[in-house]
Amino acid sequence: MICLLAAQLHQLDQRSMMHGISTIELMGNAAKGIYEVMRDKHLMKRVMIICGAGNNGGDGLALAALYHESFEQVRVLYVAKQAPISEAARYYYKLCENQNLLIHGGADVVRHLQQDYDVIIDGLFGIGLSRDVDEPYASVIEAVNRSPQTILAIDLPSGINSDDGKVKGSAVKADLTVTFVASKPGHWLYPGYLYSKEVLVKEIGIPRSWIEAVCPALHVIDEADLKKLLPIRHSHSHKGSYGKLLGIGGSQEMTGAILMAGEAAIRSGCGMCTLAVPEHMQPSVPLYLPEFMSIGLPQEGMTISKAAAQYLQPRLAAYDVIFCGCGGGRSDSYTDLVRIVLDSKMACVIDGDGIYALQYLREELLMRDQIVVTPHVKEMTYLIDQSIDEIIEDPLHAADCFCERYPNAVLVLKSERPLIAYKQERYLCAWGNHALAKGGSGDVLCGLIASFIGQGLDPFHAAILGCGIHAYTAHLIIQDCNARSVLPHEISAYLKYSFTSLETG
Ligand SMILES: NC(=O)C1=CN([C@@H]2O[C@H](COP(=O)(O)OP(=O)(O)OC[C@H]3O[C@@H](n4cnc5c(N)ncnc54)[C@H](OP(=O)(O)O)[C@@H]3O)[C@@H](O)[C@H]2O)[C@@H](O)CC1
Ligand SMILES: Nc1ncnc2c1ncn2[C@@H]1O[C@H](COP(=O)(O)OP(=O)(O)O)[C@@H](O)[C@H]1O
Ligand SMILES: [K+]
Repeated sequence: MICLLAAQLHQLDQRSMMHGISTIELMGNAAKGIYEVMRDKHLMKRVMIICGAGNNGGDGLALAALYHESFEQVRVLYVAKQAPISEAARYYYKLCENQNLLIHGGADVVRHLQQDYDVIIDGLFGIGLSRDVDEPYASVIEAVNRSPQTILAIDLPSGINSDDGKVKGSAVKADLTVTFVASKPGHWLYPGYLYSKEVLVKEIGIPRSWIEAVCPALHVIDEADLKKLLPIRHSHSHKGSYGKLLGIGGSQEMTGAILMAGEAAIRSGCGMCTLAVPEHMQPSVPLYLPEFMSIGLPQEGMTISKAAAQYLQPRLAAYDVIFCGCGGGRSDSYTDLVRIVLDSKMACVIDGDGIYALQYLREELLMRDQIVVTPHVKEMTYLIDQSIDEIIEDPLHAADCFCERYPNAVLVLKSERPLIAYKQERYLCAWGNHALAKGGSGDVLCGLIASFIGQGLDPFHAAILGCGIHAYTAHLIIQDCNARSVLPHEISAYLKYSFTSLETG
């Protein structure tokens, strides 16, 4: 699903006008879209529509003017200091006035919200929000948020910035958002997604080819993407057809990470998986899963030694994909292992401690393609010159910085809304939930991405599919068990249901 910026939507609006599609017509279609959603959701009840002076309010006025007879009751609360700004909104305002549907919100606007309504429709501000919300709008928004009714936002919850999801002063907390043409980044980024909840996109008569010609600011991964990317399995195939993977990691303190990553790789369809671990860990590898093969890396005491890189280097060429970082530990010896992986030019996924090592290997990373790097926000600070707060504040900007600096690498910036970035393209995954907020979830993700590269996807599409399947599985698993209790390796065990759902759904 694509997301467009406010400026891109305004351009489409302009182009429509130049081709004789009037804003009155587009607004009428927007109203039809809202009406259809309300009918399908059984919301044809007593409805209060709050309208501002812009075209967002115009959509609300059009809904009242065109469809009021279908509802039990409709009232429009017009909250603005001036008459509607556009000719189209004025047109529907007049119709509402003629049909006695209008209430003018003055100082007592909040009182009207305390009347008996079943649904409140928020048409105060949409993509035209240009500054922080102040009075009287802030009080209206607070009153809406206090009310127990179902709240449906037109286009965007008022107060949410369309392009980045930030709250401009205060914002409506909607139960449902009906948006037009395409969704907006603000529906999906933090904190906008908490305010938008369910987002439904409606066509309003702008030709599809015009919309497809616009370069989207962001894609939100949907089921169709996963189905399209899922590697095909052939009957005329063998284990070598689906990728030979090598995982390099594990340490005395973190034995499990590399095992969980390997399990995710095998359970998502890779052909063979070998784990290179410190010698002392090698016996535990087949005990975890007998399907694993293993390499014991030379160690000194209980950690890998300087000799490990030399020992592994000539063996790398036997594999198709390497994943590393998972529980590898932070040492010069491990940095050497990451260095030989980068030097090998082989397809690879670098996670966790591997990313810690990358801060000493920035020049080598610059030279690399066929690589996916999967930092969480703290690890992202090892790769670009931004603080954790700056990265959280504007993850899209952080992703832009990464892609400028490392032009051929794929980034997976992990958070509750992971962002996948490669060159100009940005994808976001919105299915995940707090079942994944547990040490080990990132290792599962790393194994998934490596597995999909092994099965023939390029690193960028493997990252999209890996993040998508990871979060989609977390979404399915909490329908069967409580999110608190889900273990990361259980995500791997549950993959079979996700794949079946995608293959048969
Ligand atoms: N192609 C499409 O997608 C179509 C989209 N459509 C709909 O149009 C909507 C966009 O309409 P829009 O451009 O008129 O902007 P909108 O959001 O109504 O707000 C602008 C008004 O708010 C004001 N204002 C801003 N910030 C403020 C603040 N903090 N506090 C107070 N006031 C503030 C601003 O005032 P100004 O900044 O000019 O002083 C102006 O008066 C879009 O979301 C969708 O619902 C369809 O109808 C047709 C096709
Ligand atoms: N609240 C959440 N909602 C959705 N996804 C989450 C949430 N918390 C964590 N995740 C996902 O779980 C994974 C955590 O990875 P990471 O932080 O590297 O942990 P670890 O390395 O300990 O496994 C990431 O893929 C992240 O996107
Ligand atoms: K709105």
